[in-house]
Amino acid sequence: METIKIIIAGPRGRMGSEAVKLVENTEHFELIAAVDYKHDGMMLSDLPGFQSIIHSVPVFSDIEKCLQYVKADVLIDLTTPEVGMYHAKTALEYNVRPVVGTTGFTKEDLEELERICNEKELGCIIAPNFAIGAILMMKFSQMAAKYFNDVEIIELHHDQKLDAPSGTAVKTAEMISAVRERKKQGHPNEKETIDGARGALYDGMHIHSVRLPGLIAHQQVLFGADGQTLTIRHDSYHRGSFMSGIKIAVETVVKNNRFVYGLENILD
Ligand SMILES: NC(=O)C1=CN([C@@H]2O[C@H](COP(=O)(O)OP(=O)(O)OC[C@H]3O[C@@H](n4cnc5c(N)ncnc54)[C@H](O)[C@@H]3O)[C@@H](O)[C@H]2O)C=CC1
Ligand SMILES: O=C(O)C1=N[C@H](C(=O)O)C[C@H](O)C1
Repeated sequence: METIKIIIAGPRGRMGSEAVKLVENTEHFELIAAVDYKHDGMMLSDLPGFQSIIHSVPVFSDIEKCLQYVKADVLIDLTTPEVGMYHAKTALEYNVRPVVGTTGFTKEDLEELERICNEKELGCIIAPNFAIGAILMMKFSQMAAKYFNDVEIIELHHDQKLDAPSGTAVKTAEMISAVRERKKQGHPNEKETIDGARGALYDGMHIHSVRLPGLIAHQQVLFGADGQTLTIRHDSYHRGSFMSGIKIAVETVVKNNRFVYGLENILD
């Protein structure tokens, strides 16, 4: 297998630091640079937590400078939505394929990236969740939604998460919405006595976001019908759960010339 040359943006983050380990430990992956808003000009092995990495690489604060300096195949972005969007667009400009785990992109952001990918005929994968179990949870929920059109999504995350609802909850709602018979749920006259009590509303479905220390990433999708409920739940207990999905995405994006939103679209 040919070596895939990779840049990681956000290497010091909770996800980015796991991704550095993944790349280091995968024979046909090679980390060639890191993008961090701090530490420009340093080597990754000079930063706390990275002293033991085998192959040290330069750190850049500016993605464009990084892309001019190194010849990469893939950019893995695990940062914040605004930064991730800028990184993905800049990578595509330099013919580098983005694998983006960052969540919080708008519909317009996704449309813009798709348009650039089509123009450039370059692959790009945006994956709101890299955990295979979470992908199955979304697919099972989509299957269930054909038979149950009353559904509520509860996502639960650590309290350092910036975006709400989670990217996974939004993707789940979109997938359900594609097959679910249109319905505005709950009593037609229901009224919130405290704002937000019924959660966010997506196409008639409610999404509830829980943030607590101790949690990592969890979601349950609850379906209800006469005399029965069905609960589909996924739990990520540590961030290693996302790494096999990142590996698949990197291996796939180098062979792809299209825009992909959601890992379910590349898994057999
Ligand atoms: N797709 C998936 O399976 C998963 C996605 N995520 C998403 O990944 C993103 C990162 O999550 P965490 O690692 O938990 O967050 P984090 O806050 O631990 O890490 C974000 C990192 O981005 C870096 N950063 C910020 N601005 C930057 C810039 N201009 N250039 C380079 N780096 C910059 C920060 O220094 C920080 O280290 C979030 O959007 C989160 O929702 C998180 C877990 C799984
Ligand atoms: O921020 C996180 O932690 C996670 N973010 C992603 C999301 O928004 O769905 C994926 C996973 O839930 C963890």
